[in-house]
Amino acid sequence: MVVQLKNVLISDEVDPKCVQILQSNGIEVVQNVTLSKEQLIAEIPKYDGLIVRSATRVTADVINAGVNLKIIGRAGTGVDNIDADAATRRGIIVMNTPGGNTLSAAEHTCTLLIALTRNLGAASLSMKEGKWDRKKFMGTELFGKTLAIIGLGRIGKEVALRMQSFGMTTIGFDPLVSPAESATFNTEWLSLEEIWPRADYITLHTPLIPQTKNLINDDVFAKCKKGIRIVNCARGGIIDEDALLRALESGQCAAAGLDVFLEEPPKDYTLVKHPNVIATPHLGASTIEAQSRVAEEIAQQFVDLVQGKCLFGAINASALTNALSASSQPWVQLGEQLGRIASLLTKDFALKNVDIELFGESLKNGGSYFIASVMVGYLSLTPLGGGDAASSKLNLINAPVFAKQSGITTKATWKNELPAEHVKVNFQGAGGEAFELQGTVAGKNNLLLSVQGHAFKIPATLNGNIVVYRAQKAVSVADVLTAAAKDGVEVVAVSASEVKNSQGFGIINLASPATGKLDNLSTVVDAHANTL
Ligand SMILES: NC(=O)c1ccc[n+]([C@@H]2O[C@H](COP(=O)([O-])OP(=O)(O)OC[C@H]3O[C@@H](n4cnc5c(N)ncnc54)[C@H](O)[C@@H]3O)[C@@H](O)[C@H]2O)c1
Ligand SMILES: O=C(O)[C@H](O)COP(=O)(O)O
Repeated sequence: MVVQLKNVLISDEVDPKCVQILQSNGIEVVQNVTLSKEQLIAEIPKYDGLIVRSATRVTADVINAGVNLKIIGRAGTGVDNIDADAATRRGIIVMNTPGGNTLSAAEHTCTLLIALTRNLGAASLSMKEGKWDRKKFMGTELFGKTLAIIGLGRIGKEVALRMQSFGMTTIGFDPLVSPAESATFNTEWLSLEEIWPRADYITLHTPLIPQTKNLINDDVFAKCKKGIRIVNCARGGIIDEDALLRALESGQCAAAGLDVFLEEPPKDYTLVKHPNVIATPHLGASTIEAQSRVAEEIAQQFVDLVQGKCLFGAINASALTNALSASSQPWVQLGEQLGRIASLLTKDFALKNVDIELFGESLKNGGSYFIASVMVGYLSLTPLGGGDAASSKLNLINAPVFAKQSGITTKATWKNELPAEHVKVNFQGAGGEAFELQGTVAGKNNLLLSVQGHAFKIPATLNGNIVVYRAQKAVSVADVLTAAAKDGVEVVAVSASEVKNSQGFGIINLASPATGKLDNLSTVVDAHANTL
């Protein structure tokens, strides 16, 4: 899948390096950070790409208005402001810059942990009011205390390493990080239930997802030591803000450091104004270094994608990962062509399963894109996908989603067997029907090797305009040419498979697309025209 980007809209404050890199690679850029949602919806149809930080809400209505959108880039980590499902259905790539602001966010978390243990915010405010109150702001040492880290990913790990230098014991939980991996950065992996009563401090470093929404709630505060201190530099909504306020008021929670909020900016400042809260307006990634890095990274990731060099940072386009290289392109096309042929010749059955076998070293990593390309071809000729597939531009990103939605299961297996470099695709119907195609690539040519086990003596070329047919008997080339001439189509080549059990298949290559009906050809064979 080649991604062409003529222009990009940047709708948030992003370091100027982003604009420079895009422009120097021939991509037009408009930066407008003042757009209301309605203005963004009105503007977005003009653009191929969109770059945001966390301020722009890229909702489904923005995405659906972006009729030319091919890619949405997040100059930062969290993508919860982008409706990635809506983008995937539209075949739009969503990418972020994982890691670009990790160190800044980790440092900001440590800053908040230190600040809240020594009442820095309140003490500083009091001095600005002309007071010298040394008694009121008695603090606690971090040394010897236990810090619980919820989410042991990039930022969680960096926070652990930094806070250990203060003599803190770090414990943590992450469903995707093993106890052994966690031990490599001296953090004891524990279940959440084990963590709550042991922690003196809690810091949150997960994404905001259904499993983490209100993860810290009244029940959790009740299980913690009295005087627990908590920092949230991840996402608003991971702490139930009402529960936090109750815990602060009862003294169950001694202090909270908050960089992120359920609503940004918050409408209600009660929590922020609590004397034991230190709050910053989502500044975790706001450093010169992090902003420079994420701006450069997102722009370079766009450029690398357009140049077909690599795909990095995409969160919804696994099929594209190995599909960009020049050597993969003909196989992507072949998959699409085989999908279309199957769609044309299996109109009588409801597709349930597609089983793909890939042979040869060059197809070792081809499974995900080959499945996707077969589904692009198949679905493009069907009304499947609840109308979505028909109304969206099908591509390698959204075709697997529509297939799944239509109840079609898919599987690809790589086999290190001879003959090498070919594919076998088995389409299975709900009624137990089976339809098998085999194909290969030779240079720039996509070739059909067999249909239903009926081999082509000379592989049929699938490039360009073709008619694919099924015949109940051997058909002479002369009959095909005569019928095609009567239908007004110019034939370039005819390839017929062997005929077995009164059935054979063929490909007729045409000089130009068959625009009219193929009535005469259809008296000779069961013919279906297609431009592949
Ligand atoms: N305040 C800021 O400005 C700022 C800056 C950067 C990142 N962030 C946010 O910080 C968070 C972490 O970022 P990161 O780069 O470390 O991400 P990451 O993907 O490297 O790590 C997140 C970790 O959370 C884990 N996780 C998922 N569900 C979990 C659950 N239910 N319980 C415990 N752990 C769970 C994941 O397995 C993963 O290891 C994200 O929400 C990101 O948006 C905020
Ligand atoms: O997820 C992130 O990258 C941070 O929350 C930073 O957000 P920002 O780019 O809006 O500062």
